[in-house]
This record gives sequence, structure tokens and C-alpha cells, in this order.
Amino acid sequence: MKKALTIAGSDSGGGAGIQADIKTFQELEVFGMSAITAVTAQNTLGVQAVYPMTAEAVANQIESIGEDMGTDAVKTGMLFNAEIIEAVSGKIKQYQWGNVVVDPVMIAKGGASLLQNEAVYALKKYLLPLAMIITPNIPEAEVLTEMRIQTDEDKKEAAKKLLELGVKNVVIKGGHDEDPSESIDLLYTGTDFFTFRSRRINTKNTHGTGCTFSAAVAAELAKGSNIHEAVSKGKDFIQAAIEDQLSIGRGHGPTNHGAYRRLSALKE
Ligand SMILES: Nc1ncnc2c1ncn2[C@@H]1O[C@H](COP(=O)(O)OP(=O)(O)OP(=O)(O)O)[C@@H](O)[C@H]1O
Ligand SMILES: Cc1ncc(CO)c(N)n1
Repeated sequence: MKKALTIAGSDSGGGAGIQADIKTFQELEVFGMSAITAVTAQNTLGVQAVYPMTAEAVANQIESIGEDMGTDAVKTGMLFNAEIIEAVSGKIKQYQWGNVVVDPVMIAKGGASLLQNEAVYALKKYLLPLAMIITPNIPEAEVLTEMRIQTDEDKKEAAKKLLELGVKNVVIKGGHDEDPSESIDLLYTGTDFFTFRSRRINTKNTHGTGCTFSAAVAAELAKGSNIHEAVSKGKDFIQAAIEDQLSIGRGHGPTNHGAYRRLSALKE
């Protein structure tokens, strides 16, 4: 069985963070492992508190995996501060892990900060050069490139700028776009642009969509998919999870991580 390691924050509400990642790995039949960067007290209404781990505690969790089990892919999510980013980058380098998916998590849907402002430089300097793919939403791509992204041309320019930071591939996600009919993700491989389109689902239950999508991309890379296939399957996975709605909590509810596997089974 292929293995994937998520280095991210814990969401007590179970819809985002480590919990979303592990559920996604399991659904895609990849063995899931974790290094927890922070514990959040969180539900569908928002983030009530954040308790970061020390950089040493994060490094030791990664080392435990690196020294014994190894991994076929790594996904990073909430990293919270510059010290944790440096520690994570150091360990990824030490173990020479290649299939690294960086979801540059910055702000939760309710507005809580999951990455300190002064840590953005560390993300750019230490982690992005190690990434196989980075998966920003539009606001995150704006922070990383220091440009406004409104048109399709802006998205392409931002993708090119992100590659200059050392990442090998970029997917700019369209969840935050104005388009009422479609949610369009743009992949740039350094040579080609690809768009992945899906019907936009009118729902408030989108907690953890970004985490789930990037975890699915990591799981597919672990299984040997190329970047195009991995993003394509990630998109199908999140579409199914949003479409097959759950009704959990009073705010932005989680997606349904089991939907993609049930759909795939029906198609067989
Ligand atoms: N309403 C929707 N209908 C269909 N697809 C969606 C919808 N919202 C988001 N997506 C898809 O979900 C994935 C995640 O995109 P999004 O831009 O929401 O990420 P995010 O903002 O990082 O999420 P998070 O809430 O976890 O921070 C993308 O593939 C996007 O196209
Ligand atoms: C722990 C955690 N990671 C990422 C996100 C972004 O969805 C969140 N809300 N919580």
C-alpha cells in the first residue's frame, strides 16, 4: 500500500486539516500518516482557539516517520509560523521527499489566521523550492505574488510568478471566483496551462474543500499518477464530496469524503 504524510493542523470539527486529509487518503486507499503542527478548537461556525506545537515537536513527528516508515507523498497544510516552516522544510530536505504538495493555508473561512503574516517569507524561501505542486486559492495566490488577480490573464501571470519561486507546478483554485455557474481550477506545469472545470454547487457547506482537494492530489501522486492525472482526480474527488451534501453543524459544514468512492463503485 502506498503511503502519504500530512503535515498540518488538527480541526476538532473533522472537516478540514489533518482530519480531512486522513479521511481523503483512506478513501483513495493510501495509508495516511500525520505530523500535527497545531491543534485548533474549531467547528462549522469558526476557529475558537489555536494552540501551535513547538517546531521541535513537529520535527520529531516527521523524523519518526522518516526513520522508519518513509512516505510516497507529503502534503503540507496549516503551518502557522516561520519556525515550524523551517523545521518542516529541513526534514523534507533531509529525507529527500519528492512528491510534496504545498497547500499554502493562510486564513480560515471565518477569517481566523492560520499563518502568521511574517511567516509568508519563510514559506517562499524554504518550502516552495521543495514543492512538486502548490495549490493556492485566489487570495493566497495574491499574497504570494503580491498582485491582484481578477482576470484569466492575471491568473496565468500569477502562476508564472509562483513558478519563479521554485515550485514545479501550480494549481490556482477557483472556489473564490465570482463565476456563478462553474468552479474552474488552472494548472500550470511550466510549459502548459490546463483548466479543470466543474459545475459550481450552490452550498454553504464548503469547510475544508482546499484541504480535501490537496490531500487527494497527494494521494494520487503517492500512487504514481502524473501531475495532470492527480489534479484531475483531486477535482473529481472534491466535486463529489461537495455535491453529496451532509448537514452537520450550524455554519459552514464539512464535505462528504465518502462520496467519490461510492460514485466510483457505482460506475464499475
Ligand atoms: N461551490 C463549489 N462548487 C464546486 N466546486 C467548488 C466549490 N467551492 C470550491 N470548489 C472546488 O473546491 C476546491 C477547493 O477550492 P477553494 O478555492 O474553495 O479552496 P480553499 O479556499 O483553499 O478551501 P478552504 O475552505 O479549505 O480554505 C477547488 O477544486 C474548487 O474548484
Ligand atoms: C486546521 C485547519 N487547517 C486548514 C483549514 C482551512 O480550511 C482549517 N479551517 N483548519
